[in-house]
Amino acid sequence: MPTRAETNAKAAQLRAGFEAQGAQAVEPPILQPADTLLDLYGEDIRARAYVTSDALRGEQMLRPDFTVPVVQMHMAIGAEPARYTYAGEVFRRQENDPARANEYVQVGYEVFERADPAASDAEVFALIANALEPYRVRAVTGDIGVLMAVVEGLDTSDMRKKALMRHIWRPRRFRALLERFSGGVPVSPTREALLAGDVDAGAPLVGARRQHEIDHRIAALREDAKTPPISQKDVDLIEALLDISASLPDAIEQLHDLSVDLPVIIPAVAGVVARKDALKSRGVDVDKLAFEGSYGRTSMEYYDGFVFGFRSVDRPDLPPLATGGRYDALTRRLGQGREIPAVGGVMRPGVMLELESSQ
Ligand SMILES: N[C@@H](Cc1c[nH]c[nH+]1)C(=O)O
Repeated sequence: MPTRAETNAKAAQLRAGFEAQGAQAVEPPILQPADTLLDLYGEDIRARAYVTSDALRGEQMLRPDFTVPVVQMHMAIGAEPARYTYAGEVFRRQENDPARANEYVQVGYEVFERADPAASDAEVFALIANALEPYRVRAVTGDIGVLMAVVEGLDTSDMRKKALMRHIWRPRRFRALLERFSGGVPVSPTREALLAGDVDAGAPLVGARRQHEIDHRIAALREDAKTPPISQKDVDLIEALLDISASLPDAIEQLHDLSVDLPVIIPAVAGVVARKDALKSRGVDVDKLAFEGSYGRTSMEYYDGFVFGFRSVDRPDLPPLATGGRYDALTRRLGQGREIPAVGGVMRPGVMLELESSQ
């Protein structure tokens, strides 16, 4: 294991590399306001953040990442376009594996730029790929935007779309919901009775929900029961999209095939094509670059476009050396009326050093 001093030295060197590319170094505070920011990360990080309270400032958390505070800072004061870099610790509770670090150093690069999103995606990816040149890595890419476009374009109720959208980040739950909404799962006798109005009005209230919340939920379930099922054809198309795992050019071909039946994905697929061209002009070997339809669905919930990660080929047991993605909607949520396309990524100098010592 590298020492803290070694990791910090490596981090400083990587950050200097990003500064040399024109990024401005920023140092967001370690303590961040939890009550306003924590929701932006989604369920997984929310459960893993170290939260504490402060009599003057309210709920505070040890920063679980830099992207959210950097976006917040940029939306408040930043000139456009902007590039930022940072190095420092992030903190996340580990629930299952005590061997995994609950604090580690990240070095990141974030681009806020309207002009050409595909070029910005490629810039972030290529800079990180260059910094990882000394290691044997395998990169995987994906695009959450394609999946979101499918869900948004589904021929079903808003309630179902919202539920699916919320569960994009929980692949198993997503599949189960899809199956239910397409009528693939028989309605249980208790649910049947509930929908038929067969509710014991005298039953005592147990649990945290109040009567009006229960009534509201039952009304929503009844409304939902009247919604026609999502067609099996749409379900199959979504599954085909999620199952894509190929080189980027082959994946694009499959996406084009799918867009014949799923025209809602045409703009998002055009974005994947533009990104491939931009990556190519940055010198990335796109023919060997992997693309997975489901990639990025277990990470930060603010991603809504390009997603990527780099892992060691020889040490798949180690955490990824780098991860990142596009988060346009996050700038809107923190922008108080303003928004700007944005993309970034982080590297983990600690993991890089660990690899160096085992190479
Ligand atoms: N903040 C992300 C990485 C990232 C930076 N920019 C975009 N994504 C993380 O900690 O996983």
